[in-house]
Amino acid sequence: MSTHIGAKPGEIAERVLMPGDPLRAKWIAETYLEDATSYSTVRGMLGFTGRWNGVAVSVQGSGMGMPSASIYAHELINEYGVKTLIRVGSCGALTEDLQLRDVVAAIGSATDSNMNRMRFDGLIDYAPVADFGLLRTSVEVAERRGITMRVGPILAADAFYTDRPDLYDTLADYGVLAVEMESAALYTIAARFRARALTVLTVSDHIKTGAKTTAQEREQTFSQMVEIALDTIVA
Ligand SMILES: O=P(O)(O)O[C@H]1O[C@H](CO)[C@@H](O)[C@H]1O
Ligand SMILES: O=c1cc[nH]c(=O)[nH]1
Repeated sequence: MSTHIGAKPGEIAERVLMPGDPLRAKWIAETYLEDATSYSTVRGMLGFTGRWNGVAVSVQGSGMGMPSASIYAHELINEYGVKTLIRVGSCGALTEDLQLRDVVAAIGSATDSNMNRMRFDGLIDYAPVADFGLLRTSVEVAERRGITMRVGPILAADAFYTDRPDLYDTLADYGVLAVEMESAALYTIAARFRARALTVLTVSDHIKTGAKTTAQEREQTFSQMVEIALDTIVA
């Protein structure tokens, strides 16, 4: 057991899907994985291991925001030997040409989080980026499955409810596609500890139009993103 994950050694696969929502983790395990078993219920942050196309895959909830996701990424890599992590999350679209339920892969992650400013003593604006091999594979998988997936930069924000929506417009002017709350920390921690990471998202909200999906849809219906992530992580 690590501090926040109740798995015994060997119970977590080297390949892990990481949704923020622990109930999305349960849905993914029950819907997609063969012989899925639960390895952790600590803090209700559910984790499961099963097989996809015969390859061992785990699914671990990470909670919302970079402090929470950092804990799970750190313990998965450093205490359970996880090598590959793909976040499967929801996001708010910043650009007009994205629609609800579109799938986005994050090539890089801008952030307003202070975590990396502390890491680099405020002297470097570190650029958290996806693992190139995983990103390339995910693009190939999406094409093979006939799923349109946008690839581009996103924002990892500390706040879901922002007081500065004007900054979203500025970021969109610079090509930033969407906002979520974990990718910058995931990419940074994976780089630090020599693991590979990718973030694949489904548009659950549209920041410009106000369109949104329900909580049930966010938990149990973002299947294209999950299928891309599963095929990518076992490739
Ligand atoms: O749906 P998940 O994966 O939790 O991701 C997004 O949803 C949460 C906010 O509603 C944040 O965690 C954000 O990153
Ligand atoms: O961080 C997030 C996630 C989903 N939708 C948003 O608007 N923001």
